[in-house]
Amino acid sequence: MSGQNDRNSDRRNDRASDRRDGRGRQRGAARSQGSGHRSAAAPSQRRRGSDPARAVAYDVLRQVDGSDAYANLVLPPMLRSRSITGRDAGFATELAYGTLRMRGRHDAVIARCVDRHLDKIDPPVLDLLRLGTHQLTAMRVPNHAAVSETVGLAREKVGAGAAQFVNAVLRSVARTPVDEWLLAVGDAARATGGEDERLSVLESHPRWITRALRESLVAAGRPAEETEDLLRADNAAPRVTLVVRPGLPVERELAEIGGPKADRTPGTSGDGAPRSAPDGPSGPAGARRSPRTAAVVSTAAGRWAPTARVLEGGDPGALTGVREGSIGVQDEGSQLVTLAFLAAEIEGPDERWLDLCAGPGGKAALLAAVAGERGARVVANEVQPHRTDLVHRALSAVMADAVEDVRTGDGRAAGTTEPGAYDRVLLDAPCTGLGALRRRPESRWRRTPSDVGTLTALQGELLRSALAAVRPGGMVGYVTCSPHLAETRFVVDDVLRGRDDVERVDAAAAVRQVVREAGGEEIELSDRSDVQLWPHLHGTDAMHLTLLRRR
Ligand SMILES: C[S@@+](CC[C@H](N)C(=O)[O-])C[C@H]1O[C@@H](n2cnc3c(N)ncnc32)[C@H](O)[C@@H]1O
Repeated sequence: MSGQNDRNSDRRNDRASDRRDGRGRQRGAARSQGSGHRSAAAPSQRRRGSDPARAVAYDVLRQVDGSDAYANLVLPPMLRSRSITGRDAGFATELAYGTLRMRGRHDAVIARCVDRHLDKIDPPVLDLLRLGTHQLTAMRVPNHAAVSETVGLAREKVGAGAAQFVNAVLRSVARTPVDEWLLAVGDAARATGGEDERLSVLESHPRWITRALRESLVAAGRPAEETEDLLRADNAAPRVTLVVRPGLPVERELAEIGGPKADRTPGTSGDGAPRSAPDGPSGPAGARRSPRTAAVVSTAAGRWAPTARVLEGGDPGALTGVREGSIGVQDEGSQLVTLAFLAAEIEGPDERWLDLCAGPGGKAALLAAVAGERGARVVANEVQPHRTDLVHRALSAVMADAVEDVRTGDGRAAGTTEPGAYDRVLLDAPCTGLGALRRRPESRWRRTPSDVGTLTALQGELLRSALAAVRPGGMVGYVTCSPHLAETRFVVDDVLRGRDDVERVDAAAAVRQVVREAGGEEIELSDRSDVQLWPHLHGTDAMHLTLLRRR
C-alpha cells in the first residue's frame, strides 16, 4: 500500500475508531454523538491520547523487559493507582499477560513483516508491535481498533516516526488472517527444527522447555502428543483458587465465599443433595454451585482438595477471610500435595513439623492450620528475610499454639543443627517453576537451561538436610512446582543412591486418599509411587510430590 493510501486509510480508521470504545466495541449512536453519560471531569481532564488500559499493558511490558519486574507483582498496583477497574482491568490484564505469554509466536509473525532482525528493533517499539499483534491475532479486538489504538499509544510513548513504523508493521500483520499466519510460521518452524520447533513457536515456549515438558510427560506415562495440550494449558489464564484453611473459618467468612466447605459430605452436592452427574445441572464435575446468594464472591468446590474453592466471580481481596488470613489464594495442586504429605501415616509421635523452605508461606499456613486441628506444631524456615516476613503474615490467622517458630535460615544447615528433630519435614524446593508457567507470564523467557543445573544442586543439598532433620520413622515430602525430570525424579534418585536408611512411600495413594475423603472425582495418576500433576489434565499447576520415610 502506498504511503498516501496508508494515510487515507489511517484517517478512515481514525473516524472508525471514533465510533468505538477503546476495547474496539461499537459505541451507541447517542454516545458517539455526545449525548451519553459524560464524566464529571473538565474537558481538559477527560481522556486524551492513548487508552489507559493499553497504556498499563505497555508499562507492564516495559517494566518486565527493562527492570526485570514480575508482571503479576507490577500489574495489580498499577491498575489500582490508575483507578482502572472492571472490564478495563480485565482487558489490560489479558493484554499484558497474554502478550508476555505469546511473545514467541508474536515475534515469529512480526519477523515476517519487518526487514530487519528483531534484535535491531528498539525494545519499546518491539513491545508495541507485540501488543498490537496480540490484539490482532489472539484477542477479539477489531483490526482497525487494534491498529489505531496501538499506533496512538506508540505516538505517545515512542514518537511519531517510530509510530509510523508500528503502523506499517501492524497493518501488514492485519492483512493476513490468523489461520494463515499460524500455518505459515508453523510450517517455517517445522522446516528449520522439526515438530518440537513448530510446537514451540505456535504455542510460544522456548524449545528447551517444550522438550523438557515432553520428556516429563512421557516419563510419567502420558502420550507425547499431550505436549501440545500441556503447552496450551500454560497459555491459558488459570482460574483463581482459594484455600479455606481448616479449623479457621468462622461462619461469616464461609458465607462470604458462597458456601461452606463443611458441606462437602462425600457423595453429596454442596447443599447435601445427591451429587449430579459430571457436567450435569450443577456444572462441570465437582463444581457444585453454592446455595447462598449474598456472598461477596462466587465460588465452586475444587476438584480435588477439600480445602479448595474455585473463584467464579468477584475480587478475593474483598474477603474478610483473605484479609485476615483464614482464607488464602493458592493453587489446588499445592493444597493437594500438602494435604497428601500430611495424610501419609507415620508411626510414633506426629507433633513437630518443619517447613524447610517456607516463603511466602502458602503451604506453611495450610500445614499450621492442620497442625492446629491435630495438636501439632510447625517451624517455618525461609532463607530470605523479606520472604520470612511474608510467612509471618501468612500465618497471622493460625492458632498461635500451632506455630512454634518462624525463622530466617539456610535450610541446608537444618540437618546438621537439628538432626532427627522433626516428625515431618516438608521441602517445597526452590525450582525453575516450569509447572506454573501459566501463572508467571514472563518466566518462560527468563529461565535458561543453566538454571536447572544450579537449582538441582541446591535441591539435592536441601533434600539431604531434610532427611537428616527428620527422625527415624518420620516423613519427608519433596515438592516442586516443576515437572522437569532433573528437578524431580533425578534429584531424588541421586540423593537416595547408595542409602538404605530411606524408603519411598506411596504418594499416589496419599493423594487418592485425600481426594476420596473429600468426595472428589477419581484422580488420574501414573502407576508410580511419586505424583506428578498436570495443568491440562488436573487443572492444577504441574506440582510434583515424592514421599520418603526415614528408617
Ligand atoms: C517454592 S518456594 C516455597 C513456596 C512456599 N512453600 C509456599 O507454599 O508459599 C521456595 C522457597 O525456598 C527459599 N529458599 C531458597 N533457598 C533456600 C535455602 N537454602 N534454605 C531455605 N529456603 C530457601 C526461596 O527463597 C523460596 O522462598
